[in-house]
Amino acid sequence: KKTIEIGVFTGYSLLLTALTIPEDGQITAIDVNRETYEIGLPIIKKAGVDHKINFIESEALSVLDQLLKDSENEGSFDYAFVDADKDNYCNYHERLMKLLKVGGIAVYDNTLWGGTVAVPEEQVPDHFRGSSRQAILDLNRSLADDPRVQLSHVALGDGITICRRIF
Ligand SMILES: C[S@@+](CC[C@H](N)C(=O)[O-])C[C@H]1O[C@@H](n2cnc3c(N)ncnc32)[C@H](O)[C@@H]1O
Repeated sequence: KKTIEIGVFTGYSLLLTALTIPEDGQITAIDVNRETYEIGLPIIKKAGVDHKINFIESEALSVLDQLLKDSENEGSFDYAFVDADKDNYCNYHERLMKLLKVGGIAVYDNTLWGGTVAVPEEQVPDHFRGSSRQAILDLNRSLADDPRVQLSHVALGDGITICRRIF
């Protein structure tokens, strides 16, 4: 019912969440670029779910830190979908572990990184190398070691990791 979307672009996943949550559900949707959100907004309005969305044009990390300044937000979110700058995924996860309620779900997109997370370093094509791949490798390792979550890795699209906060 109370959700966060980090990385909106034109709102494809945002629309899916908005259609799925209850009529009085709320999504805090964050992206550094409002223009792309506005491209998809007519479709979101046509679907009759725009009233569920609070779009914030900003770097996501500062919004999460701002939310955490209000203790009422701690442990209050049911769901988060993360699909933005990979370099910050571990930072987002630390904030989300405080914002999500126990039993809440965080979903991280692109955790297979084109399959290259399971390929020896020397066989990774040049265009998959770089800080984003390293950030996904770091995230996958730290999630596997994180006692606060139960994990399911789904080999769908570019890989999604579903984490349930268990304490
Ligand atoms: C892959 S797209 C998101 C796609 C979207 N989830 C969908 O279903 O179409 C990534 C988005 O993350 C946004 N982004 C990148 N870095 C960000 C940051 N630091 N804070 C917030 N948004 C960011 C980009 O502007 C871009 O729109």
